[in-house]
Amino acid sequence: MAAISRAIRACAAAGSRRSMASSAKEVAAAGARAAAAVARRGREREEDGRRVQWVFLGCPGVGKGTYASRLSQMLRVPHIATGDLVRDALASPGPFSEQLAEIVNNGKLVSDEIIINLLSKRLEEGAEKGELGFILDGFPRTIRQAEILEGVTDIDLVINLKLREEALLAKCLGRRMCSQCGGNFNVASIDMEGENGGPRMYMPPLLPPPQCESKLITRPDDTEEVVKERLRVYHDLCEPVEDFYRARGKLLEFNLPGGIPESWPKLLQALNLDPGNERSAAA
Ligand SMILES: Nc1ncnc2c1ncn2[C@@H]1O[C@H](COP(=O)(O)OP(=O)(O)O)[C@@H](O)[C@H]1O
Repeated sequence: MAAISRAIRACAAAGSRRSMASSAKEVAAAGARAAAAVARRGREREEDGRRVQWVFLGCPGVGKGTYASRLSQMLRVPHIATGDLVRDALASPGPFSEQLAEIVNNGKLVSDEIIINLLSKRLEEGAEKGELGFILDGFPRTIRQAEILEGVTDIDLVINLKLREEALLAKCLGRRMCSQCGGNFNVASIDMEGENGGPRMYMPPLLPPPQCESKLITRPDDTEEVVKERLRVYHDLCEPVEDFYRARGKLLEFNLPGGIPESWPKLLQALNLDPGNERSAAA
């Protein structure tokens, strides 16, 4: 991991660029192939001591953090969310955090250089603690970030979570965090007619326990105006990253069918993961 973080910094400095091919066809088949290959490689890696190196993509509010964090516990790898690294940097007062706040609170992306520095530092700290593998959440978000990552390490699988846009906005606006325990909750109750005759989508709220109720805070970038800007930025800058990995046969598209109880077992199935592993991880 230390080698990866050093290489990420070096590549970023060199400003590496490579061309990108995209193919919109056979998405489902490619996703299934990617998942099968991952299951096979996963078994080989466990034997040689290397754990998964996965990436989560998806619009703001889709639930990347929720599913990435559950999978990281199950697969015994760190869940590294670049949004969390940015929020940690924002929490230390000074000119750097003021500059970051201006960008983040307007729904823009921070520069590739800044994010790569934050990520490299996090990977170095992990290497010192002996961490193996990772699930990245919120990185890469630009083609340049994807190229830099590709230049320094192998990504096994990229999971692209998808949800209808109305649900994304409602989920971002309903997001709450407990300022004391750091727990994440969502007060939105989503119940939408199915699209094109499809099934109804129901996502119940994830309410806080009574001791957290009076300590809930909302992210300053979760206002309607800023969420709409973040969605626009996602479509412009981050969607090409989906094409980047699709062209490499690494993208697994997953349409969330509803809330966590409904979606989690289906995600495990799509990933060829045995729910029994979750129980043994929890134990
Ligand atoms: N890989 C990245 N590149 C640039 N900016 C990033 C990256 N990851 C996080 N950020 C910044 O941190 C903010 C919060 O990120 P995150 O918590 O992942 O938000 P979201 O809920 O929009 O997925 C982003 O809006 C962006 O300003």
